Amino acid sequence: MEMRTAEGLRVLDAERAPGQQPMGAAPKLQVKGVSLSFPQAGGGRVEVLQGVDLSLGEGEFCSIVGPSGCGKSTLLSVISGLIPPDAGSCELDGKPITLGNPAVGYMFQSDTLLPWATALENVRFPLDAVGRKDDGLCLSLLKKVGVGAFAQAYPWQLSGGMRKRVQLARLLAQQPKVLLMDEPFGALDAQTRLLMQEELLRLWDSTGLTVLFVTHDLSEAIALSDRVMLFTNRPGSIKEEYPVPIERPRAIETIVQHPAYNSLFVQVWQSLRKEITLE
Ligand SMILES: Nc1ncnc2c1ncn2[C@@H]1O[C@H](COP(=O)(O)OP(=O)(O)OP(=O)(O)O)[C@@H](O)[C@H]1O
Repeated sequence: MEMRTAEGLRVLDAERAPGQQPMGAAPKLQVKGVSLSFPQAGGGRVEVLQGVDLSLGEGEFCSIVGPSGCGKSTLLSVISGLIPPDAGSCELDGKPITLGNPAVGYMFQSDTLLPWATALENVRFPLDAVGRKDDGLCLSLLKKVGVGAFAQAYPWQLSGGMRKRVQLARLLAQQPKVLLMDEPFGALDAQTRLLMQEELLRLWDSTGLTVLFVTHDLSEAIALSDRVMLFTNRPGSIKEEYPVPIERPRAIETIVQHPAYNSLFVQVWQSLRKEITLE
C-alpha cells in the first residue's frame, strides 16, 4: 500500500527495503530497445544509442557509468520525453512517458534555478505551472533539504551546494515518482559533493523514489546505487550490470572500507577502460 507524508511524498512499505521488489512486481521504469541517431554537421548521421534495454524496480537506485560521449545524457533526455527515439519506447508503470509528465523529475548537471526568483519562488515554479498554490509544501521541502532559512534568498546569494538543495526541493515539489539525475553534483567541490550524496541518500531513503543517476565517478555510482549499469562506447548500450552488495543504510565516508567495494570498483573500471577510446 502507498502511504504519503504531509509533503505528499511516498513512503516505502516498512517491510520492504529500498530497491527490493515484491515478488512478481512490474518494473517502475522500463526502457525497451531504444535507438537514436543525430544528424552530423558534415552530412550523415551519428548513432548515439543502440537497442538500450533497462528496467528499474520501484524504489531502486541505479547508476549509469560509461565513457564520455557514449549517450548517457541523451538517454535521460529520451526517457524524459525531451527527445523522441528512432526506435523503442520508455514506460513508467507500463505506460509510455510523455514530455512534461510531472511523475518524471529531471535534474540537469547545470544550474537551472531562475536567477531572478527567490529560493521559495523557484520551488513554487512547478506548482505555479499547474495553477496550484501551496507555500506550506514549498517551505517544508526547503526545510527538508536543509535550506529552510534561505527561502527568501536569491540564487546568487547561495553557495553551489545550497543551490543544488533548492533544485532538489523544486524537483520534489512536482511530486515525481522517478528521478532522472544527470551528473547533478559534477560541478561541486569534493566536500560539498559528499554532503549532497548524503542528502540524496537520506531523501531517497525517506521517499522511496526510483532513481536513475548518471555519473562519471565510479565511487559515487557504487556508494549510492543498488545497481551500476555500464555503457559501451558510442553507440551506447548496456554492456554489463553490477549489483552493489553493500547493505543499507550506508555511510558515504566509510563505504570504501567495505570488503565488497574495492573488488567491485576494479571490476567496473577494468571493463569501462576497454570502452574508452581517445580520439
Ligand atoms: N542535439 C544533438 N545533436 C547532435 N549531436 C548530439 C546532440 N546531443 C548529443 N549529441 C552527440 O551525441 C553523443 C552523445 O552525447 P551525450 O551528451 O549523450 O553523451 P554522454 O555520454 O552524456 O557524454 P559525457 O559523459 O561527456 O557527458 C555525442 O557525440 C554528442 O556530440
